[in-house]
Amino acid sequence: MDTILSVSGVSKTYGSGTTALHSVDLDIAKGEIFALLGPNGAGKTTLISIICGIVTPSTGTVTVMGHDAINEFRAARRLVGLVPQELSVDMFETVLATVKFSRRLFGRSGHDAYIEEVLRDLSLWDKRDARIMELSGGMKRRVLIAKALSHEPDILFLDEPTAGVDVSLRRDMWKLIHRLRDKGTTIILTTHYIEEAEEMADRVGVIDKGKLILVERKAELMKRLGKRQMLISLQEPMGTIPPELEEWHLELEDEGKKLLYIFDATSERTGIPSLLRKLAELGIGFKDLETSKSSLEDIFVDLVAQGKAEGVAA
Ligand SMILES: Nc1ncnc2c1ncn2[C@@H]1O[C@H](COP(=O)(O)OP(=O)(O)OP(=O)(O)O)[C@@H](O)[C@H]1O
Repeated sequence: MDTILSVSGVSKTYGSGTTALHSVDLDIAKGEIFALLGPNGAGKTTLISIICGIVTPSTGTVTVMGHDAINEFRAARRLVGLVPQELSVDMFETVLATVKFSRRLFGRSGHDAYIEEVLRDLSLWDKRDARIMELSGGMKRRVLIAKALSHEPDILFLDEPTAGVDVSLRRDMWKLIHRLRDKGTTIILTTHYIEEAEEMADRVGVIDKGKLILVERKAELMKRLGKRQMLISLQEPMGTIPPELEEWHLELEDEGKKLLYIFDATSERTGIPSLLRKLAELGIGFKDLETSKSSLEDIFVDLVAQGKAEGVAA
């Protein structure tokens, strides 16, 4: 892996006593889209803020293309663009002036052709002379991205890029992020939306209560943990599950009209043929069988529940 960013043993305890991160290790590969997934308060923003040098870690190190994020703050920070959750711009300023100002903050000036390219990519070029206050919510978000890209960073962080955004705008944002990656930018995004990670990411990290409980390629994650479910629609509703069916750990759904069987599609024995034989033996008729794949959401819920059971909680 061609590592562009390395986080090693990073912990953070705020002055209030809250420990937001517990010894996080993470390497990001050049050119990947990495989604950091976690519930509210899991520590996502804290981790991003540490990487961007906004928050100082209590322990551990962060290096961006070999530059230490604390000791070589300027060199490291220059390589990173941050799109924050909240709008942080002067509402009376124009789009073009806002983006140019951000570029100058990083000691870069000129290169108007680059700024024009960024604004065109974000469909903001026609709005370059509009004041921020005149823009729609979606456009304002794109201005935040333009600002973050203004100094030509190698890595772009997006903190909840689509929070509170409607479905079509969310899809536009996904397309845009893919285009940025195709141009060579490494993308790290935080999200609550499993759908977003599922749609976009090459790799997914799951963070819960300050611990990175899993980092894995999305495809492998879904294969490894992907369970399938089979829903059996019964001819006659069932009050309770007969003890003869105990070994399949079935659940009754839809007021006893359906039986739910969760199985591992990757295992040699799914248990389906024997279950169907047993149903026939017991004279339990069914009208329909439906199988479906579990989503990343099911996996995530399982993982967080598992973490709790194993005492991952701080
Ligand atoms: N400046 C701060 N001072 C004290 N505690 C903080 C500070 N910032 C965050 N925290 C605490 O650290 C924990 C992690 O917060 P963080 O904002 O990193 O989580 P998050 O995963 O980004 O959450 P969300 O998805 O809600 O944005 C929380 O318990 C939060 O209350």
